[in-house]
Amino acid sequence: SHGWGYGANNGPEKWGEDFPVANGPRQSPINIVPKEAQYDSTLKSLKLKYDPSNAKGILNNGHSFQVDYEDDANSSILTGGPISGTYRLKQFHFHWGASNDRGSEHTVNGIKSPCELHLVHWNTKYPSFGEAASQPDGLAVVGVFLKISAANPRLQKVLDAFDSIKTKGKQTVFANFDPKTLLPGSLDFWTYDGSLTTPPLLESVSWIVLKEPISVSRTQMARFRGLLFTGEGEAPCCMVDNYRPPQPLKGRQVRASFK
Ligand SMILES: CCN[C@H]1CN(CCOCC)S(=O)(=O)c2sc(S(N)(=O)=O)cc21
Ligand SMILES: [Zn+2]
Repeated sequence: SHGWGYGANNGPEKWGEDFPVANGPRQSPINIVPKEAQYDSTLKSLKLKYDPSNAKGILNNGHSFQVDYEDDANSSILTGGPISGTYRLKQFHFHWGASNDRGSEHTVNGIKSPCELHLVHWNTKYPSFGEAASQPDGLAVVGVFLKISAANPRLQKVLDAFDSIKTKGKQTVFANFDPKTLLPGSLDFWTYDGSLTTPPLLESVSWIVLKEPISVSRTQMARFRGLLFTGEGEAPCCMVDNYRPPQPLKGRQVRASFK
């Protein structure tokens, strides 16, 4: 059987066939309408404490690429914001388009960004990531929009690893990287209850989407598009448009940490 992907035959419109939760009540991403978001003064400020030495490796998983972190201690953690307790960083990855007019998963007033960064954290009240991933309060993902501007030097180390992970399944060591360097100056955020944006689409994510984007240049975006969905020796298929479109809000409230 063909696995899920982003093509005409296995893309987001087909995921519900194998993953019926695709049509559930708290699916992600969503379109964020700032004027309809409710300012919540009880939201705490986001606290991200990352240890660069926890970085392990960078992997082309055939859907995106991800940088994986050691998560067997509370050394790279997310606290505050809408969540209670301590969530550990597991990995970060991106979604992007074939051209700069699309690529992000969340949209703001219907506007797509060319790329979106996701930092995935799991709730340490559960014994493992896998256990947390199936719980309604199991995961917290910080989303950051990338917009076309000057080249972002903070992306350089990630881009320089692409030659080693061009095809599906390839991975290489990726040591000493602080994901905090990928965050914008302001940690103002929107937050809502949602899901993984890829199969298994589990409804276990507290989404924390930062209002301020970080920059990426056209040239840097072109390098993302040089990665392949396909494995070595297969007919090459460029890794582009690996984003799920916005899903129905179904009555959910989006809260804002800022006025
Ligand atoms: C390509 C597979 N992507 C998945 C892989 N993981 C889920 C694995 O669940 C197994 C129990 S994950 O928790 O790392 C994760 S987070 C996001 S997203 N785009 O919503 O931030 C997608 C995914
Ligand atoms: Zn993602």
